[in-house]
Amino acid sequence: MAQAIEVSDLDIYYGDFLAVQGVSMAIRPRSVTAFIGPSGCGKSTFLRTLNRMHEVIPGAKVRGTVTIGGQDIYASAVDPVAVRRKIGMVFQRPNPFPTMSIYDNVLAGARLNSRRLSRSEADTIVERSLSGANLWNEVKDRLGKPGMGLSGGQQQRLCIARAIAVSPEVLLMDEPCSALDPISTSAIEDLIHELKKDYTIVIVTHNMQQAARVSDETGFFNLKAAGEPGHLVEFDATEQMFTKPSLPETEAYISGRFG
Ligand SMILES: Nc1ncnc2c1ncn2[C@@H]1O[C@H](COP(=O)(O)OP(=O)(O)OP(=O)(O)O)[C@@H](O)[C@H]1O
Repeated sequence: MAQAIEVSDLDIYYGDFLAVQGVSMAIRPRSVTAFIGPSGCGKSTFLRTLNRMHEVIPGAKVRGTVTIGGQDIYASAVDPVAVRRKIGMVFQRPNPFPTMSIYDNVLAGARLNSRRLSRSEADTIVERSLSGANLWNEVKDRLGKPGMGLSGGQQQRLCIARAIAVSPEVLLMDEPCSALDPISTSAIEDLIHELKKDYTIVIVTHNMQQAARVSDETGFFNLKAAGEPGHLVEFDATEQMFTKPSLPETEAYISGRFG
């Protein structure tokens, strides 16, 4: 079930290096939120704190709170592995498991999460997830073939199918289209639009037109100066951000005057 995300005064560290400072925001369930900003301002770092992937890096830590569906995901009793399983993530480069078939790729996460699936349960999840990722018709006759045999755009949709196969509460996407051609990009953007009926989606993108096309809300991150931590400058409805942002700093970035 799609869940709301609340972030309160989050500081994000790599060892002693404060990479991102003081982020607070509220993300609505069943919406698409885009993060934009210049390279190095911490968009990807912040995204990875929303499913505790950040802590996979030795010495990495956060201060502040992140709640998903009202639950503090950093509470001491919470297992980070369980958080990562509930919150799907799609990366810049499609990363199907190279030795697995299309069918097994879709089920990879679902098999980790549940007791042994029966063949009919597995078939149902595979068809539902591939249909949800708009890939079913293209692959239904070759489910036993390797996932790596698909085109780049199809592989990325396969990775989205794998992410939604576990019925995640939130779907995080880190520049999911940056390795794709315009037609595949458009297919993924259409898919994001469809998926927000069921999921809370957060996407990092370098492409401001893409943020404007796919998102309901946009967060603009920036650095005060080189070596300073990144911070959230402005967070608002996407239409507002791209037509009448509140701050001159956002206006300058959106209109291409810097960044
Ligand atoms: N594994 C890491 N170890 C140490 N510092 C890191 C690590 N990953 C990122 N950083 C630093 O954290 C800061 C934010 O980086 P991040 O990649 O989150 O920015 P970004 O806005 O996503 O950039 P880009 O748009 O180029 O992907 C940068 O100063 C970066 O050098």
